[in-house]
Amino acid sequence: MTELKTVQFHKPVIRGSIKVPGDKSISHRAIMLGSIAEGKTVVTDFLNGVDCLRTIDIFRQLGVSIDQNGTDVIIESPGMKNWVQPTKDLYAGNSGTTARLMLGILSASKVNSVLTGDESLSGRPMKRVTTPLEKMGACIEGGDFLPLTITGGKLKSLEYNMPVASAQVKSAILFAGLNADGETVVKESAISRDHTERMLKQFGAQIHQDGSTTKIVGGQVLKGTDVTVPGDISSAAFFMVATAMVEGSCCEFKDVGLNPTRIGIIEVLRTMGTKVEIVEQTSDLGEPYGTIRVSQAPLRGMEISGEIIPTLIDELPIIALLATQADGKTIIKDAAELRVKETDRIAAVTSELKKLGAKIEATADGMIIEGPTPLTGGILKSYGDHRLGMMAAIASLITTGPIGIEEHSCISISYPTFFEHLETVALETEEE
Ligand SMILES: O=C(O)C1=C[C@@H](OP(=O)(O)O)[C@@H](O)[C@H](O)C1
Ligand SMILES: C=C(OP(=O)(O)O)C(=O)O
Repeated sequence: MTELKTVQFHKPVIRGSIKVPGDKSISHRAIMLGSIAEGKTVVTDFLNGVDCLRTIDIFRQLGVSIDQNGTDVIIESPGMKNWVQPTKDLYAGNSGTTARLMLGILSASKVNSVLTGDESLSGRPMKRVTTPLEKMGACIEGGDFLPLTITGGKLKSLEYNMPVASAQVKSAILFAGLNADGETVVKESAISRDHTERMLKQFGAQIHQDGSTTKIVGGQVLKGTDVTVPGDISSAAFFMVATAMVEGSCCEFKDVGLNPTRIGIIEVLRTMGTKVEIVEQTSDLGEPYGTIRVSQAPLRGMEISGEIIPTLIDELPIIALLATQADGKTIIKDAAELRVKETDRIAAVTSELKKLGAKIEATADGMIIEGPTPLTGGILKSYGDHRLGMMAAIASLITTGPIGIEEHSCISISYPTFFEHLETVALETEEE
């Protein structure tokens, strides 16, 4: 039987303050770089979510000592040249970031390995990563999809113009370039998240960023360091949108990552009419972070396209829900990447929101949404996709009836405390 969670609120208002869990992208990279580096790395505010735990498991199999206690992680690594041969397949689960970044790391290592994933990940394209890696001399067998067999070895540098704006592809090449002969150069068509570049610097690497071009010289040995992970703006986005949609709401999000390559959601909320204030901003972690305060105000539709897309790619499902409550048309374009995420997010968001009465149509590379539309209750599929599961739960704050969420447990992939936080900030103003 499919697991089902039912969520219902009676005239809620979103109020208070939350500290969302650590950033998923940065947590993965902290484990990866702490394991590549020699010595001790202490990670604070790590995301204790299923995807990041897969990354930890993989490095343990490579002989890295990783002591994880909730959001505290201590890594003691002999450095990547001393990793041991894994005795079983390396399992990336549902995590595209784990799989794609590991392909770059493993290709340039001394170990031979087989990388596997769950059903969803095994259907996601890997050629975007294996093609440039093979140009560097990587030996990867198996085609476009997991499982892939990687024979680690010496790589040569590469100059690469990326055909898709993807931080996973860029990071895989930079990790491979860190251990290749000569200088590797990656050029992006639109700037994607730069957490790998920032954290490489934190671990002492020389890396040069100039607009959309990044250069790294191979053969650098990294030293362990301490990393504090800021809150994940992609997780905060669910409650930021909830606040923007529910009348009379005002909510604060503490210590959230404010990296310019991730904050497209703030620009979208502001353009649609929501008041968003950044209360503090500090940058002593290698990553800027601060407190965001969101206050509800009337919403209007807008076009979301072009260079902003990589800065809010994972927020588009929840932005689609927001658009159902905005006055006029919202057009989302240039987001065909959504079709190759944990599920086809264009098809999934469209079909699930339609069940609630939304006026939403799928296009080849996005969605067109007409609002404002009152939404009814219903049973929504998550498709095992955490972002779809959370979109369904947030919808329940504005629907006239209850929302049933199928396979809700996938939410623990990126936001294990999601339902606790929902209860904390969603205050009912009416008895059942
Ligand atoms: O590098 C990363 O940590 C990520 C990059 C993005 O994927 P793409 O690189 O495929 O755009 C994003 O969707 C994913 O959630 C995390
Ligand atoms: C696409 C996502 O992650 P990944 O690619 O790591 O599976 C996501 O978190 O929305």
